[in-house]
Amino acid sequence: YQRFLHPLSKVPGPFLASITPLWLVYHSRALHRHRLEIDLHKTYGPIVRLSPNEVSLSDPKNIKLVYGASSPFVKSRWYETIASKDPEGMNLLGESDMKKYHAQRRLIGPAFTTESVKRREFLLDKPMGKFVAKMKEGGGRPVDLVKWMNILALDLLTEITFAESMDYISTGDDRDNAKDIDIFWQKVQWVGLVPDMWRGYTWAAEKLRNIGLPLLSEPTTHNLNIIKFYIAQLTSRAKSATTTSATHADIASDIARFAASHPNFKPQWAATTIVHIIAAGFDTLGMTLSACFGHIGRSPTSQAKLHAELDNALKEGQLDDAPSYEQVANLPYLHSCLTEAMRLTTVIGVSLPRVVPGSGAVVEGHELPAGTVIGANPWVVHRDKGIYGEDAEEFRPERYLEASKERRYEMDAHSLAFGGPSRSCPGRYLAWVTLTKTVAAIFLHFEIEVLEEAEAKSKC
Ligand code: HEM
Repeated sequence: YQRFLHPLSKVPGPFLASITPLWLVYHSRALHRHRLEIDLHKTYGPIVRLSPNEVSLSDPKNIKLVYGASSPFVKSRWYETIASKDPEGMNLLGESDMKKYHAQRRLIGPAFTTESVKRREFLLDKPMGKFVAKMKEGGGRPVDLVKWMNILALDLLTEITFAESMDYISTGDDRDNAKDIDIFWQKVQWVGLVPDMWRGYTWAAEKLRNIGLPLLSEPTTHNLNIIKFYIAQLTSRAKSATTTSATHADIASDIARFAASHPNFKPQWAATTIVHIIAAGFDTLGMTLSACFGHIGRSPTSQAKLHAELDNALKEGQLDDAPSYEQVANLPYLHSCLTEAMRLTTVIGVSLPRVVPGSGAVVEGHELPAGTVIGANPWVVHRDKGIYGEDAEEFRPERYLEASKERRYEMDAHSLAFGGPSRSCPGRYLAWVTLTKTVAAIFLHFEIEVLEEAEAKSKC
């Protein structure tokens, strides 16, 4: 039935994909969906059947339909594993009820606006300064960039949240946070493809736990070492009313103020919002920083142009040693480098799955019934030659500077680097300010040479 009679039977794709979701589970576990989906679209065209009930799209023109600001395509059951089990709970990433989602997002949104990030931006300078000093201590010896970018991301995010951090930079040891969050996201990536099997699994896990046999593990961020620090901070804040100008500016204080002033802000939402910052922000920021340094480090021409732009601004007295966001906000080459790195190495390496709504949809000439899971993989869309040019596979920041206004608009409008408009990343501005300041500060002090490349793994 799945192969010959199913409504998706005419959608092209590999044979195994049409008969079992386990085919996609296998590839998701192998963490290479970003490469797999690029190859599938090269072989089968703009629409590919990824699983009996799931299709992937490659043409950027479909972005608006599936991810547009008022698109009725909601998140699929793939997100169920990370959705809150408490009906009164909050988990923006996993929430599929859009009414609940908008209400919750409105409540925490003010903590992440442009103005509020600018107000607390100074908190990033301490970890940044420590990081530069630590790298200088190394005297130019090779470092593991991926490891250090995760450490830097953790200290930066924790500092801006609590005006304090675990100071992993000093020890150079992240206490397994990066390893543990990788395990968490890897599991989420495949478990969400088989939601009914997952329900059976969690049922069995609970029964086994109840008789003292915790044999099955569930994806959770609770084991992260950094979460213990977060919980300790939240607990001590709840007990003490003392604030300093730094703690007054941090994210935790803002959230506490919203909680106190909005009667519909449930007490448990404060902790969840804060935990979101690490769960959704830490490895995304770490990986994006690694991608920026990796791409620029491998391109001597780009690195020379970036150094020239920064040196020039320094000579003109427009930059401090630890630049503020305002000082680097208008450096065009720096911005193009970041945008280009995020285009080619997007943190999300899987199709962002949504559900075809009530009336069904006709896409790429195929009638897709309501309930079909549909999505586009940023790694595929971001390599579209019609939008990004014939050299779309190459790292070439100049493409944004050379583009006409209309072409530049097209490039930006089709970017999924921070998700689609209907569910875009609420931490986007915080992430962008942090990335811009960090990349500028590091290139002001160092030249980077890539000695050995780490292979990208598909993440979700
Ligand atoms: C460079 C860093 C970051 C990148 C590249 C990034 C990227 C993304 C992307 C692509 C999505 C959409 C996921 C989807 O549709 O399933 C997303 C959603 C989200 N991000 Fe970020 N993110 C970053 C940093 C952060 C930070 C610092 C926070 C913390 C506040 C954060 C919080 C979230 C949340 C809560 C969502 C869910 C929103 C929703 O489902 O509507 N992210 N992010």
